[in-house]
Amino acid sequence: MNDFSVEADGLTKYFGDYKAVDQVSLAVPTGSIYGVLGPNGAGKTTSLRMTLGIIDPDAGTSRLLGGHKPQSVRHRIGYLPEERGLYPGMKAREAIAFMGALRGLDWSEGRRRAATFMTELGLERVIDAKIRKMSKGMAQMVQLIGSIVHAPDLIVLDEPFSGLDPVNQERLETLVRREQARGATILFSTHVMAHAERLCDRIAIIARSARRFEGTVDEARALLPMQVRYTPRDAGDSAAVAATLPAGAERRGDAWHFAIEDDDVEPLLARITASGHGVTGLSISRPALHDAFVHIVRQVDASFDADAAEDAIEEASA
Ligand SMILES: Nc1ncnc2c1ncn2[C@@H]1O[C@H](COP(=O)(O)OP(=O)(O)OP(=O)(O)O)[C@@H](O)[C@H]1O
Repeated sequence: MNDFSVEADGLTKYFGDYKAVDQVSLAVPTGSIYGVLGPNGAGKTTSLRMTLGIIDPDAGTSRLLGGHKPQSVRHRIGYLPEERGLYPGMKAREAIAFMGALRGLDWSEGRRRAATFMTELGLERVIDAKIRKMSKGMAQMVQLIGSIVHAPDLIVLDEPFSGLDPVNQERLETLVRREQARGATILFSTHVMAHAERLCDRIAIIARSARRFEGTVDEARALLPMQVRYTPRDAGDSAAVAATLPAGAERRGDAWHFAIEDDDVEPLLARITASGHGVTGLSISRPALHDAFVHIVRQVDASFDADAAEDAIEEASA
């Protein structure tokens, strides 16, 4: 078995003069859930399409499941594209079996698996409903099941959570975990951090066409200092409390908010205890993936803005 189910190296794509993807590499460990995260327009969809061989890169290569060409392993891949769409006249069960048949799955086996999937996910009441009568979110769930009904080794989902209500989002998380437990590798794109935080073994963050971070969710969160919320029992003398806390501590109501590095947790506790101001509330937590994501994207945006400002100054003085 290959250590990596996806090995994309230096993928680059221009649309006219615009570099939509700039040397993006993705190494997705076999059996993992891997998230490609990025703001709108970052280049996620284009990167996934090049990875799958749907569009040709201007530079770079992609190997899937150890094959030299993505096309050579297409029956072992399940893909939910950004464009959603099923035949509206089909019933859910038929639509799923049809998608499976396109990837080589026997029709009656596809119908059987469709019913099993839908029942397990609590969707049994719409097994025989026509697609045209379904809500958009429900039709998306059917398309999702259709994209994995042939039990692929590699599942690639482009923004699978967008357009789903919270109940269906949870069904999808369950589905992704079950597919991983079956042995599949899952690669999905999203700009909603909560799903990535709960699901992903590793993530890549793409912003302004290039990969800006690669690692585990915890590694991303560790890019930012810990957040502290401290409520003294004796909040009366604000200046005296502030003197025991790190510079920049900010009072909101009765609580003080500030950031500290990992090594400063114990010294902080000692200082608070010694101060005599007491404690009625104290929480020390890592920022969420959302905060790390916003931090990375803002840094990238700021460096682009700085470059643009420099270019403008150069142009003005030329
Ligand atoms: N076929 C195309 N022709 C011209 N420009 C394109 C084409 N496809 C994508 N782009 C541009 O390339 C950039 C990256 O698009 P892409 O769809 O890959 O981003 P994304 O990260 O998936 O965004 P979103 O989350 O909004 O779907 C965008 O600026 C987009 O407008």
